[in-house]
Amino acid sequence: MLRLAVPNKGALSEGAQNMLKEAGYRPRRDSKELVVVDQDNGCELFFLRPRDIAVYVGEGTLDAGITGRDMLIDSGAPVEEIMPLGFGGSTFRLAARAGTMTSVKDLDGMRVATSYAGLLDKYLSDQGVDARVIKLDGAVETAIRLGVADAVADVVETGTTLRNVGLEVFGEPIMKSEGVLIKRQGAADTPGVQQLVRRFQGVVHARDYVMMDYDIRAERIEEAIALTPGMEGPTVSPLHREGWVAVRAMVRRKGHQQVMDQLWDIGARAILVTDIYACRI
Ligand SMILES: Nc1ncnc2c1ncn2[C@@H]1O[C@H](COP(=O)(O)OP(=O)(O)OP(=O)(O)O)[C@@H](O)[C@H]1O
Ligand SMILES: O=P(O)(O)OC[C@H]1O[C@H](OP(=O)(O)OP(=O)(O)O)[C@H](O)[C@@H]1O
Ligand SMILES: [Mg+2]
Repeated sequence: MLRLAVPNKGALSEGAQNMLKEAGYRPRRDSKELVVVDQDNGCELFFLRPRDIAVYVGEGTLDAGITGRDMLIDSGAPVEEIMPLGFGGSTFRLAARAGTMTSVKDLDGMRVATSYAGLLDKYLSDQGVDARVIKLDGAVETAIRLGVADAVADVVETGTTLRNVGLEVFGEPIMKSEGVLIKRQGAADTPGVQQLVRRFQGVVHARDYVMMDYDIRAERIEEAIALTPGMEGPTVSPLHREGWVAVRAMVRRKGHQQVMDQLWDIGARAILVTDIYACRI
């Protein structure tokens, strides 16, 4: 039976649950349910604090888990990323009072507050900067105002939280993060994990792609295929109209309107775009 760790609350929780639901696993009934046994899919879902997930998976008590890439690195646990999941995107950045700092080197001898001390320590030592890391549990932005720190290192999504307290990011982003599927370092994928990965890849593809159908004159087919090459090559079928063919191909959702414009310009007609409900490529 597959044993999977899922964030029980916070920024990754909804995205993880939507992904599992779309992949056909049993959703939890309410936010207090801590373990879901899904007999039909041969798996047990353990709802845990996102920060603890890498620790559990690293100990080998669970086969896989969903967490943030930043949390994975911060934990220092012996885990590795299996695949990115395409939700919960954020950057991890340094910030200080507007106009006071411009580069990570400005942190030498300063105090930096964060709830990602493992991640920040590693970054500062890679950069050869000697700063004092103040470990806090959350709401780290306030630490500057209260005189506990000179700068902060925190998750930035929209930047609203920083703006609201008069802080500004500086230096290069420390890392880009998103929700990821993880397993213990070097562990072989069990059949349950392999099935989960195939299902998750199906969900990612179904979200990233649309299905495009259109009709075109047979002599323009090579130009059309160049615009919609599909995954393995588009399906081209005869049309009950002399000199015309019907084409069906998966197309990236992002930019699909431009592809439709280009197809129209080379004479394609009856261009239809539909969502993909589920797929296994
Ligand atoms: N707007 C956001 N705010 C915070 N984390 C975000 C955001 N968007 C994505 N994330 C990601 O979510 C994860 C943090 O999750 P969460 O906020 O639940 O953790 P936490 O801050 O330690 O917990 P809590 O806020 O419940 O104390 C990180 O991987 C982070 O990159
Ligand atoms: O760039 P933004 O869109 O404003 O989002 C980033 C903010 O959200 C998170 O805080 P969270 O709500 O998780 O509270 P916490 O700091 O107590 O964890 C994070 O720590 C930042 O403060
Ligand atoms: Mg948080």
